[in-house]
Amino acid sequence: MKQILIATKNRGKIAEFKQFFATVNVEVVSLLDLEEPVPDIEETGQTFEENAALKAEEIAQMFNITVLADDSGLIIDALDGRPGIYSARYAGEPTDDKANIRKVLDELVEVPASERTARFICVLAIATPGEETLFYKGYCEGTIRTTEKGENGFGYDPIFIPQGYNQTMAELSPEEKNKISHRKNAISQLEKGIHSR
Ligand SMILES: O=P(O)(O)OP(=O)(O)OP(=O)(O)OC[C@H]1O[C@@H](n2cnc3c(O)ncnc32)[C@H](O)[C@@H]1O
Ligand SMILES: [Mg+2]
Repeated sequence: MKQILIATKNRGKIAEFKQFFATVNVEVVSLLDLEEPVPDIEETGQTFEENAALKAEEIAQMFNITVLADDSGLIIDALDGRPGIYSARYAGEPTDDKANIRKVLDELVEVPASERTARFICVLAIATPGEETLFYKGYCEGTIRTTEKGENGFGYDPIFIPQGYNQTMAELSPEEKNKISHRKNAISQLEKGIHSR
């Protein structure tokens, strides 16, 4: 079976990539599967593209193979696009999903329902040593609830209601999320060979 190394330590992402790639018979290997632990890669970029490239290129160089990386996050209009590239560490480090959610909800207390629009973004970077890195981008539009709901998924899923739904992303089954998510939409671009940069 073919394998793809994904430069992530996020268990939520890994579970989703495993589902996507199972349909094309590709086995997903992540940084959590390696015998030698890989140090955390500093995400010093100013854009999702830069951070995705940093992760993909560093691991590709390290193992001299093609590597996929995912840099993603939540963009909230009423917060001028925050948490954005800082989504993982919005409430500080180490990453704490619950604290991140609390911070976002606190910042939005006064914001009325009609102004709680947001979108998830996922930028995938594919790096191969000696070749130009390719990028694929996907979005998922929605709104931010005032309280958490649902147990599935990860990150900001319990407060994000995808457009056209009345449940949060965390109330959807993994299969349902994987049909509409930003990550799914980025993978579709990858499958179609439509790179964004
Ligand atoms: O860098 P890696 O190791 O891949 O893992 P990470 O969790 O640090 O990942 P990012 O740097 O891309 O930060 C993305 C954050 O955005 C949020 N996020 C991304 N995709 C999400 C999704 O599908 N559902 C909910 N939250 C998501 C979540 O809080 C992530 O921690
Ligand atoms: Mg990260």
